[in-house]
Amino acid sequence: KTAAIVGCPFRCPRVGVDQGPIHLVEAGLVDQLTELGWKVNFDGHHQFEEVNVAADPPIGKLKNPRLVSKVTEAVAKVVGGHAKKGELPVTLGGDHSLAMGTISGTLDAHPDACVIWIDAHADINTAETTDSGNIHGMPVSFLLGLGSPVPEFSWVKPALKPERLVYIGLRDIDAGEKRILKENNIKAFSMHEVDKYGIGRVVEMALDHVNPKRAYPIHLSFDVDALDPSVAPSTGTPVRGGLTFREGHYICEAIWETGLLVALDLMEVNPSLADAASVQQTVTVGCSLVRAALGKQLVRR
Ligand SMILES: CN[C@](CCCC[B-](O)(O)O)(CCN1CCCCC1)C(=O)O
Ligand SMILES: [Mn+2]
Ligand SMILES: [Mn+2]
Ligand SMILES: [Mn+2]
Repeated sequence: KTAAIVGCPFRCPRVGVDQGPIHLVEAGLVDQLTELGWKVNFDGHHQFEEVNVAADPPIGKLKNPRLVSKVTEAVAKVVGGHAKKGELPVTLGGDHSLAMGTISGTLDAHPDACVIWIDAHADINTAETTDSGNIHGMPVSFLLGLGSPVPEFSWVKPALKPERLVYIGLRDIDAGEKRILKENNIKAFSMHEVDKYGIGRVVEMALDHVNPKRAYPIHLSFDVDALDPSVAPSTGTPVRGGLTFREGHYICEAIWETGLLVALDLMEVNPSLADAASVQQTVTVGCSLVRAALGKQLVRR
């Protein structure tokens, strides 16, 4: 089995190179996965500086729309390419807007895939509902084809169905997003449910919802801000009251245990925001989550 590491050092807002993916690889992720028995392809980090867009003024409230569109479209092609070769793309971010690309790529190769989105946020704002204009708060709406079309993102096919999406870890949702979740009957397990039922039951209910017969491939999109800031401090939009280290790992282990994982995103590791120790902690936790999703903890499957 081959894992393809797709490094995407891309940050938004304050667009620039986000060193998170570079730190994750430098922390030894390639060797760590090799030790797990994976053949690892890593063709270097995708340089986004060369994705130059002359001028990129906001479109409505959307910030850096042309750059984000070009970068995410490139990521869709890369992830889809790896998936079609039967490899497991492990995308390291970098901004969660990148999931527009990774999930488009996955759905191109696995049209029946379901998406398990681990995040403090729903990332489902449309161009109309966003208050920040930061596209990392919007990827899911594009993937579902919600809201009025934005021409710059016409490449994004609405290939994701609401019943194939489930959230775990939500605790900071905008008013517009609450409406969208309700109107589209999207299943979401917030931190309230995690407390109420425990992570084991929540993962089981989440899988029963999107993958009742365990027949669909799974794309796991893990935003490290789903974890409590005490566990993963170096991230762009931290929110208190998050998942513990073990709850985060349990999710990854349980999804690996299904044998259905076809793609993983490890997003929003942003080392420019904290002191060295906090950065190191966040990077270490990120690498550990990737190992857990790729089979480390389990004695056998
Ligand atoms: C909740 N929505 C936010 C955050 C999106 C986080 C993206 B992620 O990838 O890290 O999950 C916040 C919107 N505003 C809420 C009110 C205060 C200012 C931010 C947005 O910018 O849309
Ligand atoms: Mn971000
Ligand atoms: Mn996110
Ligand atoms: Mn988030």
